[in-house]
Amino acid sequence: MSIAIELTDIGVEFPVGRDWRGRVKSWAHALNGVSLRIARDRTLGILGESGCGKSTLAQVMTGLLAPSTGAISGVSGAERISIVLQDPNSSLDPRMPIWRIVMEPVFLKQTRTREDLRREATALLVKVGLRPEHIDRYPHEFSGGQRQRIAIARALSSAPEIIILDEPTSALDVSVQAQILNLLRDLQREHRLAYVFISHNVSVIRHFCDEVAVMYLGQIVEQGPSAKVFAMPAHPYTRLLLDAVPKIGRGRSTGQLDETELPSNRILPAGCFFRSRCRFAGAGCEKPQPLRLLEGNHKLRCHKDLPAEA
Ligand SMILES: Nc1ncnc2c1ncn2[C@@H]1O[C@H](COP(=O)(O)OP(=O)(O)OP(=O)(O)O)[C@@H](O)[C@H]1O
Repeated sequence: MSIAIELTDIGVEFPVGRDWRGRVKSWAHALNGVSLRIARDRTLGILGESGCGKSTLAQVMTGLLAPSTGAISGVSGAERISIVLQDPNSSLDPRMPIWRIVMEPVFLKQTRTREDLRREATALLVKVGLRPEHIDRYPHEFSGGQRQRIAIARALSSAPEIIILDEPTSALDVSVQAQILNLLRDLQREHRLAYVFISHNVSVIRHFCDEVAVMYLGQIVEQGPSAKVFAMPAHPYTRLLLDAVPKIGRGRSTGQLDETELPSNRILPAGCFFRSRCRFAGAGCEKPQPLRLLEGNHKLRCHKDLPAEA
């Protein structure tokens, strides 16, 4: 398996507030010891509640943000890693024609003529299911789904190895979501892309990703092949997340997640970060929990073996 990017023990801290001398009052610990490997042709899903550090992780991978600690190896730099964001309305410049938007990532670096760039933009638009005559139109002339196709064409223009998909379908209608996911799958096969799929939508991650990493308070608490993690979630937090998804035929969900319960990341809890919300918390949880390996590349940050249907 060819590894596209590897993150080792990444930490990110943001300064929050300063006193009259300019000294930082406190730090927000957005990522805490995150280690990940992403292979070509594969999709890694990053799942977690708002504020768990998903977007910070994306920024670190694209090189927009330098981590406070840890190391990144493999491909790096904006040319090899592209990003597609949630909201195609705000991510496309309304004053630019489509061909210029699509070629934006390579526009200033190119020695090619304008006609070459327009020809390439046309090929990319056709690849994502739009038509050649669309190149001279403007973003407002397209639907939400079409705009997301334009954003995907733009992400492809630098011939990346990795595309980070940050909630790429959350702003779209359900029927359009499926079309965009199918398009992404086809493009992955054709270009041997590695995807990092960031979402808090459990069912999209479950159906689209080969692997999943579940994040809580800037830490990976469970990671492994999607089929395994979703069939046998081992961390109490993963179980809570999955329980919060309404299940057809099983009435209302039982484990509604209340984001207000998320502890502050300014003063990290001692021991297991999830302890304050965990109904299984007890002896041993006051110690920091390392990620331990279960069967089949399934990793868990909890010292307990929960009963299967707890
Ligand atoms: N520039 C910043 N300054 C201070 N704190 C920040 C900054 N950027 C992010 N944070 C904090 O880091 C944590 C992680 O933020 P991040 O945006 O990565 O979460 P997220 O999981 O992507 O959330 P969402 O799903 O809402 O986008 C949050 O507590 C956030 O408040």
